[in-house]
Amino acid sequence: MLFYILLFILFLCVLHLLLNYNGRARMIKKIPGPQDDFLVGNGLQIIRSPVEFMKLGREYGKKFKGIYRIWVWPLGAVVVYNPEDIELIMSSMKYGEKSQVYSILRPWLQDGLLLSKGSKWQERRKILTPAFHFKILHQFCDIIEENTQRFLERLRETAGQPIDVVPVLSEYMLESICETAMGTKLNEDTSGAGKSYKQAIYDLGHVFYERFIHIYLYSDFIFNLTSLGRKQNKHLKTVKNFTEKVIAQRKAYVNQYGVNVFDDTDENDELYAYKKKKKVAMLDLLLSAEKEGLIDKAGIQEEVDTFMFEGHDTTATGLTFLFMLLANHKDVQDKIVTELKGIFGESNRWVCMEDLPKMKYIERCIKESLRLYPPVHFISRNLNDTTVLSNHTLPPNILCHIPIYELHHREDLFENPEEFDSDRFLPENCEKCHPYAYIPFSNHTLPPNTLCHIPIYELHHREDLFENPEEFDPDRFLPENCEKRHPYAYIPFSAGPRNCIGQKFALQEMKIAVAEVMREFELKPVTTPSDIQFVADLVLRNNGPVRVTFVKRQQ
Ligand code: HEM
Repeated sequence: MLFYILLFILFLCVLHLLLNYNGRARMIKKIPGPQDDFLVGNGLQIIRSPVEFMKLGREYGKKFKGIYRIWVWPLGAVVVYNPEDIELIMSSMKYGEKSQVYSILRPWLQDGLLLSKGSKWQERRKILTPAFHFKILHQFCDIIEENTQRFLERLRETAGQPIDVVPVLSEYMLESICETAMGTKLNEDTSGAGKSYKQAIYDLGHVFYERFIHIYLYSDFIFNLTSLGRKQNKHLKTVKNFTEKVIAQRKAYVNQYGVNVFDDTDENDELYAYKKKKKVAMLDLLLSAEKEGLIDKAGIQEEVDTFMFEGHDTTATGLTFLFMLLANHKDVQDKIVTELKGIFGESNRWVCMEDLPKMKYIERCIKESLRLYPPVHFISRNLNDTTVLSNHTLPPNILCHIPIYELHHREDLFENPEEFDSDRFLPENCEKCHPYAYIPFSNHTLPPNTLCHIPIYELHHREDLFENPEEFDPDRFLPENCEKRHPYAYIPFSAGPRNCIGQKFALQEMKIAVAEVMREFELKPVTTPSDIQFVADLVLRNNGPVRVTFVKRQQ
């Protein structure tokens, strides 16, 4: 018996060595990271509730300096929040491919713009880019305003009482994306399909999270056998039914009234598709591409699913945290009101496109809020080649040696540098130390197919990049303050060729929302930043309501 026990222990030890000390693991483990457990590496450490998972991310983000690794056989992941490394990864299409964790979204978003790669992504991005051209956004202004007026109506009904802004903003933004991008008026829909759609997306978020942390569920075969797989299918049905209906409605409209996107064609004009009198929705572009044979029915569905999700949950989250911050900063509200008085005087006309560039302070508030609470708080790429990540940006073709030994022995950085003194690394002593004075792990070489996670939240909260990072200070985004910042230190919309296609549209919606709300209401705090407890999801969410009181201003 003892023999078999010993044999089994030996077997486990050999397995441990094979799983956790193979060439690939050894390469990745040169990067600092959490302590590994026997056999499972860091696998058990990440299995925790969605709230605890977010706390762990914060803990690691503070503990490690700009880069750490997670090892769970066979997946090696590196978590990167050094602007220089992010620039290397994001600035070209070399690392444009999304990582394996996005495959969890594939049953829903299929090969839409967010997930696709290579020539398919390029073709689709080309078809869809004109949908966000300035002239189209100009046309969208009135639609966004009409929706904003309906949103204000809802606020008037509850004025003076604390309300949870999460569901109302979600509804407002869903109506907005449906009408602008899809040409469908959701508020006229009485079937409740919009409500079921939002609930299904929320429920899907939970399913995706469970799958994300349980690596054995990455296999479709195993996942489909579980109750979680069945739940996913149920929610997906609701979501797909809704988007199918949106497509069918717009198709019927186009067939009846005709939206000729190829009227008055000028082949050299990238906007030729829009030279016509009727407003054109993004969906019309897809429908006309279908006629040209550039996309099929399934292709349209995957893009509509992608844009419906990306186009409403992100902006709704952005506005949720922004209104919470404004409610807690009366001084900032006063400055916004002064800016709005300068633009509108005593007039209560609607916001128009020409007003938006004048809203400079509001823009700084939005940017600062997206720094503190980036709606897309985490993105991930596949490093498809051996990659060296370093903490330093270098001009091309210059050899740059970093003598770490010399650095660690500098008298001005380490008192009596030749002395062995482990107390140097007491937290209180480390605090005074420059974050790059001690870099024993710089220049990490990573094997191909390493997952590369970019925790945007952690990046935006780095003390060395943003002074007093937890403070809400819109003036960080004054041009003179931005100049000093690394271009990849602030990336709420990602960066490089695979950045957010809808960012201008998102800013337009958010500016109109803030301007109209602040002209009519004063915001009083209920939920404060210290009440916020994040919960792991596709977008940044609080674990509970986010309450604000909207009080009518005296005219
Ligand atoms: C505050 C609002 C928004 C934020 C913070 C945001 C953020 C982002 C980020 C970080 C990415 C990169 C995702 C990744 O690499 O995995 C992204 C991609 C994308 N976003 Fe947004 N987004 C916002 C609003 C919108 C809107 C309004 C739309 C559509 C109308 C949109 C459509 C997309 C699409 C289609 C992609 C994929 C682009 C590609 O890979 O080519 N987003 N967004």
